[in-house]
Amino acid sequence: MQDFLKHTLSGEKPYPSAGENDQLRWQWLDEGILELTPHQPTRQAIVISAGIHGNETAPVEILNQLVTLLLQGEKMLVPRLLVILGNPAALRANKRYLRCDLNRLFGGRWQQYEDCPEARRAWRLEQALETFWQAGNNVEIGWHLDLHTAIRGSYHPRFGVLPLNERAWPEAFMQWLTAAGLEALVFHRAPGGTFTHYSCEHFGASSCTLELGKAQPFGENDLTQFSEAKQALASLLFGEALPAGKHAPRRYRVSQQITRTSNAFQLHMDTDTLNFTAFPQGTLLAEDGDTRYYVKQAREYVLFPNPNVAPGLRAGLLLVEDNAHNDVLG
Ligand SMILES: O=C(O)CCC(=O)N[C@@H](CCC(=O)O)C(=O)O
Ligand SMILES: [Zn+2]
Repeated sequence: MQDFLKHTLSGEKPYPSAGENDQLRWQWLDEGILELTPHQPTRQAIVISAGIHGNETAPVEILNQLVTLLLQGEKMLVPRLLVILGNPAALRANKRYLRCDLNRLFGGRWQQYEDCPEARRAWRLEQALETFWQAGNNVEIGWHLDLHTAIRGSYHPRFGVLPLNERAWPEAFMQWLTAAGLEALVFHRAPGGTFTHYSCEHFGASSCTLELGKAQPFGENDLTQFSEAKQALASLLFGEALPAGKHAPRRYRVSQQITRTSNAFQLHMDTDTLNFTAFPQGTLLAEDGDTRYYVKQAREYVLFPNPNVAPGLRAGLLLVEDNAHNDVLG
Protein backbone atom coordinates (compact mmCIF):
# COMPACT_ATOMS: atom_id res chain seq x y z
CA MET A 1 0.00 0.00 0.00
CA GLN A 2 1.40 3.38 -1.05
CA ASP A 3 -1.06 5.83 0.43
CA PHE A 4 -3.13 4.96 3.50
CA LEU A 5 -5.29 8.12 3.30
CA LYS A 6 -6.12 7.57 -0.37
CA HIS A 7 -7.16 3.99 0.37
CA THR A 8 -9.25 5.09 3.32
CA LEU A 9 -11.05 7.77 1.30
CA SER A 10 -11.66 5.31 -1.55
CA GLY A 11 -13.48 3.01 0.86
CA GLU A 12 -11.69 0.02 -0.67
CA LYS A 13 -9.69 -2.66 1.08
CA PRO A 14 -6.06 -2.50 -0.08
CA TYR A 15 -4.58 -5.51 -1.86
CA PRO A 16 -2.34 -6.89 -0.45
CA SER A 17 -3.59 -5.96 3.01
CA ALA A 18 -0.27 -6.69 4.73
CA GLY A 19 3.38 -6.39 3.81
CA GLU A 20 6.85 -5.53 5.00
CA ASN A 21 9.96 -3.55 4.16
CA ASP A 22 13.47 -3.39 5.66
CA GLN A 23 12.20 -1.51 8.71
CA LEU A 24 8.76 -2.88 9.57
CA ARG A 25 5.74 -5.06 8.94
CA TRP A 26 2.39 -3.42 8.25
CA GLN A 27 -1.12 -4.76 8.43
CA TRP A 28 -4.34 -3.07 7.33
CA LEU A 29 -6.85 -4.12 10.00
CA ASP A 30 -10.00 -2.37 8.86
CA GLU A 31 -11.11 0.82 7.18
CA GLY A 32 -8.85 3.59 8.51
CA ILE A 33 -7.00 1.26 10.91
CA LEU A 34 -3.37 0.34 10.18
CA GLU A 35 -0.84 -1.39 12.43
CA LEU A 36 2.91 -1.02 11.90
CA THR A 37 5.38 -3.19 13.78
CA PRO A 38 9.14 -2.62 13.77
CA HIS A 39 11.37 -5.66 13.18
CA GLN A 40 13.35 -4.94 16.35
CA PRO A 41 11.75 -5.61 19.77
CA THR A 42 10.26 -2.61 21.52
CA ARG A 43 8.39 -1.80 24.70
CA GLN A 44 6.71 1.27 23.24
CA ALA A 45 3.17 0.97 21.87
CA ILE A 46 1.73 4.19 20.49
CA VAL A 47 -1.66 5.01 19.03
CA ILE A 48 -1.98 8.09 16.84
CA SER A 49 -5.45 8.99 15.66
CA ALA A 50 -6.80 11.81 13.49
CA GLY A 51 -10.06 12.47 11.68
CA ILE A 52 -12.26 11.49 14.62
CA HIS A 53 -14.07 14.61 13.35
CA GLY A 54 -14.34 14.47 9.57
CA ASN A 55 -13.90 18.21 8.93
CA GLU A 56 -10.55 18.35 10.81
CA THR A 57 -8.34 17.45 7.90
CA ALA A 58 -4.88 18.98 8.52
CA PRO A 59 -3.85 16.44 11.17
CA VAL A 60 -4.99 13.66 8.83
CA GLU A 61 -2.70 14.97 6.08
CA ILE A 62 0.25 15.31 8.45
CA LEU A 63 -0.21 11.85 9.91
CA ASN A 64 -0.50 10.39 6.40
CA GLN A 65 2.78 12.04 5.33
CA LEU A 66 4.59 10.34 8.24
CA VAL A 67 2.91 6.99 7.58
CA THR A 68 3.86 7.20 3.89
CA LEU A 69 7.55 7.57 4.81
CA LEU A 70 7.23 4.46 6.97
CA LEU A 71 5.38 2.43 4.32
CA GLN A 72 8.06 3.35 1.78
CA GLY A 73 10.78 2.14 4.16
CA GLU A 74 12.40 5.57 4.17
CA LYS A 75 12.37 5.88 7.95
CA MET A 76 12.94 3.43 10.75
CA LEU A 77 10.08 2.85 13.18
CA VAL A 78 10.83 2.80 16.92
CA PRO A 79 7.49 1.91 18.64
CA ARG A 80 4.71 -0.46 17.70
CA LEU A 81 2.26 1.90 16.07
CA LEU A 82 -1.48 1.88 15.55
CA VAL A 83 -2.64 4.56 13.11
CA ILE A 84 -6.33 5.43 13.11
CA LEU A 85 -8.30 7.66 10.74
CA GLY A 86 -11.30 7.91 13.01
CA ASN A 87 -14.39 8.61 10.94
CA PRO A 88 -13.73 7.84 7.22
CA ALA A 89 -17.36 8.41 6.18
CA ALA A 90 -17.34 11.87 7.77
CA LEU A 91 -13.92 12.62 6.20
CA ARG A 92 -15.39 11.87 2.77
CA ALA A 93 -18.29 14.22 3.52
CA ASN A 94 -16.04 16.89 5.13
CA LYS A 95 -18.43 16.93 8.09
CA ARG A 96 -17.71 16.78 11.82
CA TYR A 97 -19.94 13.68 11.93
CA LEU A 98 -22.77 12.09 9.99
CA ARG A 99 -25.30 11.26 12.73
CA CYS A 100 -23.68 11.84 16.12
CA ASP A 101 -20.39 13.12 17.49
CA LEU A 102 -18.00 10.14 17.60
CA ASN A 103 -15.92 11.77 20.33
CA ARG A 104 -18.80 11.54 22.81
CA LEU A 105 -19.44 7.81 22.36
CA PHE A 106 -16.39 6.06 23.80
CA GLY A 107 -16.28 4.02 27.00
CA GLY A 108 -19.38 2.08 25.90
CA ARG A 109 -21.53 5.22 25.60
CA TRP A 110 -22.24 4.17 21.99
CA GLN A 111 -24.59 1.53 23.44
CA GLN A 112 -26.96 4.25 24.62
CA TYR A 113 -27.37 5.59 21.07
CA GLU A 114 -29.54 4.33 18.25
CA ASP A 115 -27.67 2.24 15.71
CA CYS A 116 -25.74 4.73 13.55
CA PRO A 117 -22.38 4.82 11.72
CA GLU A 118 -20.61 6.58 14.61
CA ALA A 119 -21.91 4.15 17.25
CA ARG A 120 -20.57 1.22 15.21
CA ARG A 121 -17.28 3.01 14.65
CA ALA A 122 -16.78 3.79 18.35
CA TRP A 123 -17.27 0.10 19.13
CA ARG A 124 -14.79 -0.90 16.39
CA LEU A 125 -12.18 1.59 17.57
CA GLU A 126 -12.50 0.43 21.17
CA GLN A 127 -11.86 -3.15 19.98
CA ALA A 128 -8.84 -2.01 17.94
CA LEU A 129 -7.22 -0.35 20.97
CA GLU A 130 -7.89 -3.35 23.15
CA THR A 131 -6.31 -5.79 20.69
CA PHE A 132 -3.33 -3.49 20.13
CA TRP A 133 -2.43 -2.90 23.75
CA GLN A 134 -3.22 -6.43 24.90
CA ALA A 135 -0.84 -7.85 22.28
CA GLY A 136 2.17 -5.97 23.65
CA ASN A 137 4.53 -7.66 26.08
CA ASN A 138 5.64 -5.48 29.00
CA VAL A 139 4.58 -2.22 27.41
CA GLU A 140 6.56 0.52 29.15
CA ILE A 141 5.32 3.42 27.10
CA GLY A 142 1.68 3.37 26.06
CA TRP A 143 0.71 6.71 24.57
CA HIS A 144 -2.33 7.87 22.63
CA LEU A 145 -2.21 11.14 20.70
CA ASP A 146 -5.55 12.12 19.16
CA LEU A 147 -5.04 14.92 16.63
CA HIS A 148 -7.77 17.52 16.07
CA THR A 149 -8.33 21.10 14.93
CA ALA A 150 -10.82 23.48 16.54
CA ILE A 151 -13.89 25.16 15.05
CA ARG A 152 -12.90 28.63 16.34
CA GLY A 153 -9.74 30.66 16.39
CA SER A 154 -7.88 30.72 19.69
CA TYR A 155 -5.66 32.88 21.88
CA HIS A 156 -3.53 29.71 22.10
CA PRO A 157 -3.62 28.38 18.51
CA ARG A 158 -2.11 25.00 19.54
CA PHE A 159 -3.08 23.34 22.77
CA GLY A 160 -3.61 19.95 24.39
CA VAL A 161 -6.61 18.63 26.33
CA LEU A 162 -5.81 15.90 28.85
CA PRO A 163 -8.43 13.51 30.21
CA LEU A 164 -9.11 12.95 33.89
CA ASN A 165 -6.29 10.75 35.20
CA GLU A 166 -5.84 9.46 38.75
CA ARG A 167 -2.12 8.85 38.11
CA ALA A 168 0.64 11.42 37.63
CA TRP A 169 1.42 12.18 33.98
CA PRO A 170 4.87 10.79 33.04
CA GLU A 171 7.59 13.43 32.70
CA ALA A 172 8.60 12.18 29.22
CA PHE A 173 5.00 12.63 28.04
CA MET A 174 4.81 16.20 29.35
CA GLN A 175 8.17 16.99 27.73
CA TRP A 176 6.91 15.66 24.42
CA LEU A 177 3.79 17.88 24.61
CA THR A 178 6.04 20.90 25.17
CA ALA A 179 8.25 19.89 22.24
CA ALA A 180 5.15 19.62 20.04
CA GLY A 181 4.77 23.39 20.37
CA LEU A 182 1.60 23.37 22.48
CA GLU A 183 1.06 26.72 24.14
CA ALA A 184 -1.48 25.54 26.68
CA LEU A 185 -2.65 22.36 28.38
CA VAL A 186 -6.20 21.92 29.64
CA PHE A 187 -6.84 19.29 32.32
CA HIS A 188 -10.30 17.69 32.49
CA ARG A 189 -11.54 16.95 35.99
CA ALA A 190 -14.46 14.70 35.11
CA PRO A 191 -14.85 11.61 32.91
CA GLY A 192 -16.08 12.01 29.35
CA GLY A 193 -16.89 10.06 26.21
CA THR A 194 -13.75 11.12 24.33
CA PHE A 195 -11.30 8.72 22.68
CA THR A 196 -8.47 9.94 24.93
CA HIS A 197 -10.53 9.46 28.08
CA TYR A 198 -11.23 5.90 26.96
CA SER A 199 -7.58 5.01 26.29
CA CYS A 200 -6.40 6.61 29.54
CA GLU A 201 -9.07 5.02 31.74
CA HIS A 202 -9.15 1.54 30.22
CA PHE A 203 -5.54 0.96 29.25
CA GLY A 204 -3.63 3.38 31.52
CA ALA A 205 -2.36 5.18 28.40
CA SER A 206 -0.84 8.64 28.56
CA SER A 207 -3.37 10.32 26.31
CA CYS A 208 -3.90 13.79 24.96
CA THR A 209 -6.27 15.44 22.47
CA LEU A 210 -4.06 17.80 20.48
CA GLU A 211 -5.80 20.85 19.01
CA LEU A 212 -3.42 21.97 16.28
CA GLY A 213 -5.16 24.95 14.64
CA LYS A 214 -8.42 25.76 12.92
CA ALA A 215 -10.50 23.22 10.98
CA GLN A 216 -10.32 23.57 7.16
CA PRO A 217 -11.34 21.28 4.26
CA PHE A 218 -8.77 19.04 2.50
CA GLY A 219 -6.54 21.10 0.21
CA GLU A 220 -7.04 24.35 2.16
CA ASN A 221 -4.64 23.67 5.03
CA ASP A 222 -1.42 25.60 5.50
CA LEU A 223 0.60 22.68 6.81
CA THR A 224 3.57 24.91 7.74
CA GLN A 225 1.56 25.91 10.84
CA PHE A 226 1.81 22.31 11.98
CA SER A 227 5.56 21.92 11.59
CA GLU A 228 6.46 21.71 15.29
CA ALA A 229 3.84 19.08 16.00
CA LYS A 230 4.87 17.14 12.90
CA GLN A 231 8.53 17.28 13.92
CA ALA A 232 7.69 16.04 17.42
CA LEU A 233 5.64 13.17 15.96
CA ALA A 234 8.54 12.31 13.64
CA SER A 235 10.92 12.20 16.62
CA LEU A 236 8.62 9.85 18.47
CA LEU A 237 8.15 7.48 15.53
CA PHE A 238 11.54 7.62 13.81
CA GLY A 239 13.73 7.99 16.93
CA GLU A 240 15.00 11.40 15.83
CA ALA A 241 16.03 14.12 18.30
CA LEU A 242 13.11 15.81 20.00
CA PRO A 243 12.91 19.52 19.07
CA ALA A 244 13.48 21.81 22.05
CA GLY A 245 10.11 23.23 23.20
CA LYS A 246 10.33 27.02 23.25
CA HIS A 247 8.08 27.61 26.28
CA ALA A 248 6.43 25.35 28.81
CA PRO A 249 2.67 25.43 28.10
CA ARG A 250 0.35 27.43 30.38
CA ARG A 251 -1.95 25.17 32.34
CA TYR A 252 -5.71 25.39 32.82
CA ARG A 253 -8.23 23.23 34.68
CA VAL A 254 -11.87 22.75 33.68
CA SER A 255 -14.02 24.59 36.24
CA GLN A 256 -17.48 24.17 34.66
CA GLN A 257 -19.15 22.46 31.75
CA ILE A 258 -21.96 24.20 29.87
CA THR A 259 -24.43 21.57 28.68
CA ARG A 260 -27.22 22.14 26.20
CA THR A 261 -30.28 20.31 27.46
CA SER A 262 -33.11 21.87 25.43
CA ASN A 263 -34.05 23.91 22.37
CA ALA A 264 -34.28 26.95 24.66
CA PHE A 265 -30.49 26.95 25.04
CA GLN A 266 -28.85 30.34 24.43
CA LEU A 267 -25.16 31.14 24.42
CA HIS A 268 -24.44 34.76 25.29
CA MET A 269 -21.27 35.12 23.27
CA ASP A 270 -20.34 36.55 19.87
CA THR A 271 -19.93 33.99 17.11
CA ASP A 272 -16.30 35.11 16.71
CA THR A 273 -15.37 34.70 20.39
CA LEU A 274 -11.95 33.05 20.50
CA ASN A 275 -11.10 30.00 22.57
CA PHE A 276 -9.46 31.07 25.89
CA THR A 277 -11.32 34.40 25.97
CA ALA A 278 -11.45 35.54 29.63
CA PHE A 279 -14.69 36.66 31.30
CA PRO A 280 -14.98 38.34 34.73
CA GLN A 281 -16.88 36.93 37.71
CA GLY A 282 -20.65 37.29 37.45
CA THR A 283 -20.89 37.31 33.62
CA LEU A 284 -23.91 35.38 32.35
CA LEU A 285 -22.52 33.13 29.61
CA ALA A 286 -25.40 30.83 28.77
CA GLU A 287 -28.92 29.91 29.78
CA ASP A 288 -31.11 26.93 29.17
CA GLY A 289 -34.64 27.31 30.55
CA ASP A 290 -34.19 27.87 34.29
CA THR A 291 -30.49 26.96 34.29
CA ARG A 292 -28.02 29.86 34.07
CA TYR A 293 -24.27 29.59 33.61
CA TYR A 294 -22.33 32.41 35.30
CA VAL A 295 -18.61 32.95 35.68
CA LYS A 296 -18.10 31.86 39.30
CA GLN A 297 -14.44 32.61 39.88
CA ALA A 298 -12.54 35.88 39.56
CA ARG A 299 -11.85 35.08 35.92
CA GLU A 300 -12.78 32.09 33.78
CA TYR A 301 -11.81 31.30 30.19
CA VAL A 302 -14.15 29.82 27.61
CA LEU A 303 -13.23 26.82 25.48
CA PHE A 304 -15.13 25.19 22.57
CA PRO A 305 -18.29 27.33 22.87
CA ASN A 306 -20.83 25.82 20.49
CA PRO A 307 -24.59 26.41 20.80
CA ASN A 308 -25.34 24.01 17.94
CA VAL A 309 -24.55 20.72 19.68
CA ALA A 310 -27.24 18.06 20.08
CA PRO A 311 -29.27 18.26 23.32
CA GLY A 312 -27.49 16.53 26.19
CA LEU A 313 -24.03 17.40 24.92
CA ARG A 314 -21.32 19.83 25.96
CA ALA A 315 -21.83 23.33 24.57
CA GLY A 316 -18.64 24.72 26.07
CA LEU A 317 -16.13 24.48 28.88
CA LEU A 318 -15.05 27.07 31.40
CA LEU A 319 -11.47 27.02 32.62
CA VAL A 320 -9.40 28.50 35.40
CA GLU A 321 -5.66 28.96 35.29
CA ASP A 322 -3.46 26.64 37.32
CA ASN A 323 -1.72 29.52 39.07
CA ALA A 324 0.69 27.34 41.06
CA HIS A 325 2.16 26.19 37.76
CA ASN A 326 1.79 29.36 35.68
CA ASP A 327 3.34 31.70 38.28
CA VAL A 328 6.59 29.78 37.88
CA LEU A 329 6.41 30.37 34.10
CA GLY A 330 5.87 34.10 34.65
O1 LIG B 1 -13.72 23.55 18.38
C1 LIG B 1 -14.56 22.85 18.93
O2 LIG B 1 -15.63 23.33 19.40
C2 LIG B 1 -14.32 21.35 19.08
C3 LIG B 1 -12.92 20.88 18.77
C4 LIG B 1 -12.85 19.44 19.21
O3 LIG B 1 -13.24 18.59 18.46
N1 LIG B 1 -12.41 19.22 20.45
C5 LIG B 1 -12.48 17.93 21.07
C6 LIG B 1 -11.91 17.99 22.46
C7 LIG B 1 -11.93 16.65 23.13
C8 LIG B 1 -11.54 16.67 24.60
O4 LIG B 1 -12.26 17.29 25.40
O5 LIG B 1 -10.54 16.02 24.92
C9 LIG B 1 -13.94 17.49 21.11
O6 LIG B 1 -14.80 18.37 21.31
O7 LIG B 1 -14.20 16.31 20.93
ZN1 LIG C 1 -12.21 17.50 16.88
